[in-house]
Amino acid sequence: MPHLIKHPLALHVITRLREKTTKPAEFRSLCHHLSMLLALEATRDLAMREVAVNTPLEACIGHELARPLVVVPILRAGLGMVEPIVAMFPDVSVGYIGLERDHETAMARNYYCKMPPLAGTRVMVVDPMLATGGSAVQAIDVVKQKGGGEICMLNVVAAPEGVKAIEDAHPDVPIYTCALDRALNDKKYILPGLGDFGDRLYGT
Ligand SMILES: O=P(O)(O)OC[C@H]1O[C@H](OP(=O)(O)OP(=O)(O)O)[C@H](O)[C@@H]1O
Ligand SMILES: O=c1cc[nH]c(=O)[nH]1
Ligand SMILES: [Mg+2]
Repeated sequence: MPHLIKHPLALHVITRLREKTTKPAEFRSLCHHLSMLLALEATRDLAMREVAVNTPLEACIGHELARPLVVVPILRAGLGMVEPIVAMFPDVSVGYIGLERDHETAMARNYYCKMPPLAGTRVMVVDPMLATGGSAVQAIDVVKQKGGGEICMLNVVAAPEGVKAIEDAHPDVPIYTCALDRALNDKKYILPGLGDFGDRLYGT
């Protein structure tokens, strides 16, 4: 089962995001807030190590992140989730994977890939929409082929079909989402969903 973000702010923000009259400027800001909530939840269990720190008053033991973090947006809509994560984790590396669904078949075509070194890292694959799961499964395949081991998936909205596709293909990958929606329509759009995320984010 996916980790569902139940924070009241997430419910409030996603309601504005669904509203069809919400314009790209507000849409981007709402996406920013939800991405922060998702990233906070998905990094709760990050490995830490102890470090010595000197306060103005005395020495004590502090903690720092023990392993490098990587965020991999699935282009293009996933780009909207990168900036808030970079703001929270300034040392994060960014890998890019370009996937675009065919409008007739809903099958995702891979058109771009550039990854930083992935061995020994925690990888957050981010894409606001998890519909059939075809894009997410393909992206996680690529991350694993390139050496990523500890992977999690962050979505703003997930459909049951997409959740099942990831759980079947990559049972080791936890899914974090702000909403578990009802179903897909015959064009493989999420219901109730929020329409085409990339188009609403970028005004296309
Ligand atoms: O789970 P799936 O059925 O694969 O659908 C989800 C994918 O569809 C959307 O991208 P799209 O292909 O529309 O590309 P875009 O982000 O460039 O608009 C979305 O951002 C996901 O990547
Ligand atoms: O509902 C959907 C499904 C795929 N991609 C989107 O942007 N929205
Ligand atoms: Mg799109």
